[in-house]
Amino acid sequence: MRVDVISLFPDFIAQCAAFGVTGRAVERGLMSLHGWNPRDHAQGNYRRVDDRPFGGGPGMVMLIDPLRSALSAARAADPRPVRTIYLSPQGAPLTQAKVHELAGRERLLLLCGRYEGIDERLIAAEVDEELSIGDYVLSGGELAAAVVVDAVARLQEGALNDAESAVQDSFEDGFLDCPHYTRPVSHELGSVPEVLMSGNHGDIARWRRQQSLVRTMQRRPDLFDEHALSKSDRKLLEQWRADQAE
Ligand SMILES: Nc1nonc1C(=O)NCC1CCCCC1
Repeated sequence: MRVDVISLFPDFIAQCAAFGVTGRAVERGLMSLHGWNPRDHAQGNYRRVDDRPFGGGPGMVMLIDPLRSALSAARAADPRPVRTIYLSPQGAPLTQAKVHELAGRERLLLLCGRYEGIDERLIAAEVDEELSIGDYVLSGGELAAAVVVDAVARLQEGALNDAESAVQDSFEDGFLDCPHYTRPVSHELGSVPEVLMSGNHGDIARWRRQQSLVRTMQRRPDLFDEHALSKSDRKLLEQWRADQAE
């Protein structure tokens, strides 16, 4: 997969992706990252990339043409079809389902805004979809782009080793992850749940599923309500409720 990033700080994403799974995905040639700085496409002595907002108000707005020229250069760098994504709080929420969809593409073009944002005419003309990583405002789209790169990289075939890919990630099946424990068995902070020491893989799987269900029900009722529970899931929850009542 090729990922092009339009940013005033093009090295930002490369640095974020230089470690761990994303670094390995790049090393293994599973993903390539290319940064494009709109300032390199800005005209005039001052190479302006922003200007004051029409209608007044604080801050600056990123100009159309430097961004448009950088987008055009990035698209022309590879013949394959590309999806252009603008990261902003105004976008659709990024979900694991969306990450899976993006991970299956040959190319992504991530547009990172700064200041108060970018001229709306550029979004309308050049952006395929706007995505948000959460309901808060960052100082720029680069961290959000790094999140997309990380989430997509780990889904590239060969990015995760066997142990990692065995991990049942949160949200992969729409439920939160179960708790995890490692040595020592006993610690001043508490002991490891006995079922995990039982060697009974069926019991362990049921306990982990029950924990995922309960955590999701307690912490993210919005997610929990999205899913019709299987018969076995309902039984696990009933058992948990009965245990709580004891
Ligand atoms: N939240 C977010 N999800 O994706 N991006 C986000 C963000 O907060 N981005 C910063 C803003 C800052 C002004 C310009 C446009 C981007």
